[in-house]
Amino acid sequence: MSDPDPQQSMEALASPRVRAQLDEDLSPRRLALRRIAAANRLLIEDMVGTQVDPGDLDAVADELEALGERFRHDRPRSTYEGMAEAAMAGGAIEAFFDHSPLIGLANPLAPPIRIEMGEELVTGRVTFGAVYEGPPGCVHGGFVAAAFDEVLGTAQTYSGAPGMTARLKVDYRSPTPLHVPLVIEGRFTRREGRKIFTEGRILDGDTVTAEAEGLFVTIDPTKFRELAEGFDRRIAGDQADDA
Ligand SMILES: CCCCCCCCCC(=O)SCCNC(=O)CCNC(=O)[C@H](O)C(C)(C)COP(=O)(O)OP(=O)(O)OC[C@H]1O[C@@H](n2cnc3c(N)ncnc32)[C@H](O)[C@@H]1OP(=O)(O)O
Repeated sequence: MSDPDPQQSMEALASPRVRAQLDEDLSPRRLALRRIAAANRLLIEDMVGTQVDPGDLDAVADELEALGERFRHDRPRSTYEGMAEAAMAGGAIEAFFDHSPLIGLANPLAPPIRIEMGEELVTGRVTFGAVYEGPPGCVHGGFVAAAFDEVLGTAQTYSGAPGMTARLKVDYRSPTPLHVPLVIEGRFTRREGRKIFTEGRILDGDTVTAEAEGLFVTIDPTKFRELAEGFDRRIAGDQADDA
């Protein structure tokens, strides 16, 4: 594999994450999906520990089930559907990051983490709400790891030849609080052949709550296409089984 120009790869693979979070040049559909996700995110957050009268809860469930009917799919879907066509037509690749479970503004599961990219440092800013609670008042360790995967996954793009997460080591130093603005830092440290080494930390003010080391392995970009095609085949198989 020849060494790509790092700056070009940054532009092609990293900055879409940052651009995806800007509010510029959004189609009406993307704007509406972001509004829906924001409303959904707030609803899920407010539902935790709700004070709604127990006698009203069934009525609320009825309303939600009726709303859910409007979004029902006839089959499982991938947020990457149509990606190849959009890319070939010069479409905006950043639209796909709208659906990321960590940074996606159109994904209600995403906290979301806001990504900034400096010369050498990736900074993620996030406030985890009650839905991410593990220990009382603190972020579940699995979500701490997921946040590192996203931020270190962005930092590895500084290598110029990004890939997939092969290994993620997390040291939980002190409980990571909910409802507090946190800073997640990620750095690319070195590259050895296809192996890309990164490290990061989570800060609550001056307190380091967690540290991580991530190993990424450069992959051929066609691997993403193979993954998408494998998904399509699986779904087609499931549909044939249902028929
Ligand atoms: C366009 C939008 C894209 C958005 C993408 C967002 C991604 C966000 C980040 C993720 O969440 S990725 C999802 C989680 N990761 C995975 O699902 C990856 C699953 N694993 C794999 O697919 C393969 O194992 C992998 C591509 C990582 C590596 O397989 P390969 O067959 O390409 O490599 P190989 O096994 O030959 O290993 C290459 C080198 O890495 C080393 N290596 C691989 N896995 C390792 C490991 N786990 N620990 C330590 N070293 C490891 C391996 O020893 C070897 O070292 P050497 O070159 O020194 O011989």
